[in-house]
Amino acid sequence: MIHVEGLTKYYGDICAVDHIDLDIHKGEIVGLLGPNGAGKTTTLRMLTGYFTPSAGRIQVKDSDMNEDPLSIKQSIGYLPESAPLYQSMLVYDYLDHVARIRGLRGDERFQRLQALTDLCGLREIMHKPIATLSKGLKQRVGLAHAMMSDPEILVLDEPTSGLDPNQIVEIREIIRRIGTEKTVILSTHILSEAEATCDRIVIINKGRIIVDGTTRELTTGRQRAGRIQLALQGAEADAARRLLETVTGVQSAEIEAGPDGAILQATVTCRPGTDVRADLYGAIKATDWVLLEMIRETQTLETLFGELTRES
Ligand SMILES: Nc1ncnc2c1ncn2[C@@H]1O[C@H](COP(=O)(O)OP(=O)(O)OP(=O)(O)O)[C@@H](O)[C@H]1O
Repeated sequence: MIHVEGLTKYYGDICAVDHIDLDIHKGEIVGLLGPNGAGKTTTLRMLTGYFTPSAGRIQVKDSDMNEDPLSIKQSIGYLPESAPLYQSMLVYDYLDHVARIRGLRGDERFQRLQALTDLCGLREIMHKPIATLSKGLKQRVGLAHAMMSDPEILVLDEPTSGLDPNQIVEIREIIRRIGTEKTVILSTHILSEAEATCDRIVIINKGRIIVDGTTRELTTGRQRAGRIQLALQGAEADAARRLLETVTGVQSAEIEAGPDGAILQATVTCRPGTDVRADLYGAIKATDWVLLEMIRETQTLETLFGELTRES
């Protein structure tokens, strides 16, 4: 449904989004998860056609953003992080105004407002001024606005930011309800939020995708970047580092001499989704070193995300 290739955005010298490739399928609820400044908002703004990428390509169904931005924009509803609403208007008047701008007339407009009232739980507040609503209720009005044209894709930037726990649960329920019929992409910097709402989680850090998997896969821990601890006898530190770093899938190797000097402790960091144990063993077997230990550390989504968040 959405195909993104090499998507890149520079603000001056700052690379906010760095060659992102992403395919989003019809009916998925995808969470773009990342610490502050990871590039989530910039990515969403490019997907919705509000920002022009510095490089890369966005295709939605059969349309290309460069060639047919209007038809893509029409198929996407977008709720930015601070949705601007006319505070002095009644909810009904505001949504009616949005419906008119979107070209809905007569019965069609009435039907659409009814449907959105039900979908977003607005019945009790339709005749209240927007300024008097809680943040959670305002967010529901914003959702109704984003859904006015009945778009196939809904993009939400930090939809639960600043809401209290009850309001968060209510918004999540509405998003899941919308997600039964639509494709939803939302950003969040809260891991539990992505786990609770999304079918798939894409973790973005420093403008790059570092993890992409279904919520089930990621929470049950199959797809992991990992670290492997090795104890080697008879190896020299530099030679060990060089050899280990030549193994496909190894990102880096750190070597520490053991207490008696004869045993080296090596910590090998692997690329996400790889299992390098067999290749490590093969490489070591070809030397005259003795492999005393090989222990795989697993890295949960929580520890991975915690590390990223601490780093930033
Ligand atoms: N208009 C801008 N001009 C210059 N730099 C910007 C601009 N907008 C964002 N950036 C920078 O680009 C990077 C990505 O920002 P972005 O807002 O996309 O991240 P984010 O993941 O949405 O963060 P947050 O959760 O804090 O909103 C950050 O380093 C940010 O400082």
